[in-house]
Amino acid sequence: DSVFANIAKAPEDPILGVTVAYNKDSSPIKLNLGVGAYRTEEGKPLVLNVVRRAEQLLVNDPSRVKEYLPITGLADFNKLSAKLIFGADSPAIQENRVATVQCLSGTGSLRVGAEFLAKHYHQNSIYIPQPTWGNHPKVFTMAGLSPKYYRYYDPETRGLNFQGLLEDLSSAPSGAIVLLHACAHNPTGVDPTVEQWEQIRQLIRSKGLLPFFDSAYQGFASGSLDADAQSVRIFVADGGECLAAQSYAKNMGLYGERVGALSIVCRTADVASRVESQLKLVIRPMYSNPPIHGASIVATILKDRDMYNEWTIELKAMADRIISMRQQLFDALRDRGTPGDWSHIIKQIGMFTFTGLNTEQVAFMTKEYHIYMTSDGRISMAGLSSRTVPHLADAIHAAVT
Ligand SMILES: Cc1[nH+]cc(COP(=O)(O)O)c(CN[C@@H](CCC(=O)O)C(=O)O)c1O
Repeated sequence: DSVFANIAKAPEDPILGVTVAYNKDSSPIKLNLGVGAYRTEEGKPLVLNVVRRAEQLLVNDPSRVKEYLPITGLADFNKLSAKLIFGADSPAIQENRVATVQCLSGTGSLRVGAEFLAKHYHQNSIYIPQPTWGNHPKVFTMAGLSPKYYRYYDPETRGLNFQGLLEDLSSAPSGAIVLLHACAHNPTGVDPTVEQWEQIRQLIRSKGLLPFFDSAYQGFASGSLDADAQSVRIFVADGGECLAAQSYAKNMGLYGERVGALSIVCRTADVASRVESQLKLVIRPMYSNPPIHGASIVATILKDRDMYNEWTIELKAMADRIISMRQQLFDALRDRGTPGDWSHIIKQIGMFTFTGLNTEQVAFMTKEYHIYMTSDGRISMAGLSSRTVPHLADAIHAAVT
């Protein structure tokens, strides 16, 4: 019989598996609020106009070829990505202290960074928020790091457990790695305030912890690319080291192009160049070099003033639509007199609302109302439209009364 006869059937992914279940449902009123992917008011995926314009330029450019990229990826893309997150005036960039490599979107950037740290960094504990994106612990474990949790979300207040966060990071061993969501925390939608970020920075620097930022939603939380990068920039401004993983999946709608970058901010240009040389040894045996198309789209947009401005306008429109969905859902529950305090729906930011609904209530909403969402009660606001808000509000109302 087959050499794979005793392979066990693996469970579906807690997030991506929701779409699998949604696709199997034939109900005309089904609603997919699982995967964090933007949908328009008509419920359709969105390809940004500026992305289509960039693709047209690329297609019509006779000089474009399909040669291998270097192991580190498209050089223009790397420089422009570092500028986007650290700021055009970043001293770290001006002093050549940043090693940036193009990776396979956010996940690939996190994985390459984790593999690099497992091989070259003296500590393999990585402190991740409780809760966090479901794939984080798996990415870090597979890379050889050992995930630990730090308190982050307070179910009582549905806000940040700031004291718990400070206590857990204070008791972490000095030198431990700390994963930080740059903005729009997934799944809670709860971010530290500017003042709290400064306290986190002081604690991390005083204990010599190593910050590893995951920036998957820059521009999506507030609609401003600069505002959403402030947490990263206060760390870089103090001259210390940090890692930052970037994704263009959401803010440029390039989900399936798998476009991202890992940057490692070092103390000197010499260290940065040695770090980059070692990153190449991680990447080469993993996937050798990254895909050319998505990175070319991003570079085309970021290097052109008009296209960059058009992108910021489309990005703000996406962020604003999500914010209006928050208000409409909150109003719909208030109009129904749904029991409970639902103000967290309009306080939280980014793509997701952490509703506080438990697994039984989620299962009920899927069974009776064909609402698809992750079992931890997270809903992707981007999957909602004015047309479908009443259906979701009916489902939540029924689930809690
Ligand atoms: C915090 C975070 N970090 C990294 C990623 C990776 O994204 P990518 O650039 O595509 O590799 C995601 C996507 N998470 C949403 C998309 C689906 C997924 O889980 O993946 C989500 O949580 O729905 C995140 O939410």
